[in-house]
Amino acid sequence: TQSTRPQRLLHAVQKNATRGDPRSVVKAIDNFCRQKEWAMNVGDEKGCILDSVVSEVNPVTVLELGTYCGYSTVRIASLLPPRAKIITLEFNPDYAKIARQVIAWAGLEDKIQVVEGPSGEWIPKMKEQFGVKTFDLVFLDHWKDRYLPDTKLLEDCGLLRKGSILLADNVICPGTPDYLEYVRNSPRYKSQYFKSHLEYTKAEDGLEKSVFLG
Ligand SMILES: Oc1cc(-c2ccc(F)cc2)cc2nccnc12
Ligand SMILES: [Mg+2]
Repeated sequence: TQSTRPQRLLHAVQKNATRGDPRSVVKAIDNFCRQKEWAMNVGDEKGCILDSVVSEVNPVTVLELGTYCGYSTVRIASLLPPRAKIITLEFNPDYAKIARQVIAWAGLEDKIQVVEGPSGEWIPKMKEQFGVKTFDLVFLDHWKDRYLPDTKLLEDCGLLRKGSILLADNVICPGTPDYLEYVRNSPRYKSQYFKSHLEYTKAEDGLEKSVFLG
């Protein structure tokens, strides 16, 4: 039976990356996506912006919405301080299965919890299920029409605190106009756009960084 793109991406990691070396896993995926097949990872260019935001925030609790194959999960987790944790939500079970193996190859299982299911159902359960109080950093990289409702849900569930950072991928391509309008016009956020390109292409895209003001 025909393999899937995530399966081929995983095989490229297992073939080209060193076990326990997260940066080699990131490199192997970027090479695969540049030389073999495009895939919807945040990629190396936007990934550098992600790295700088993570390093600046130095988060202890991170929420990622949209795991896919775990590229950004590994990228973020490799920069976290020792006790810090990242919870990553993935709706698609096939993606989650691949992501767990990519994360294991990177040796980052202890810092990462992959949770399968709809973000809209899991966000209200974060406190009771995972003992989370608030998130220091949220990386939004899932379905574009979920960015705004999930942000409002995070607010309503008290999962954001003064200074929590939201970092959103794909605000230009595919685009999240309702989310952008909200975080750029709401008095509860201070927003900043980081212009970049759609992963592995010349098309414009960017990341929106928004600080929750409480
Ligand atoms: O980074 C991304 C890119 C794209 C995407 C797909 C097809 C195109 F033509 C352009 C862009 C979709 C995404 N879905 C979820 C999370 N991240 C995504
Ligand atoms: Mg994306």
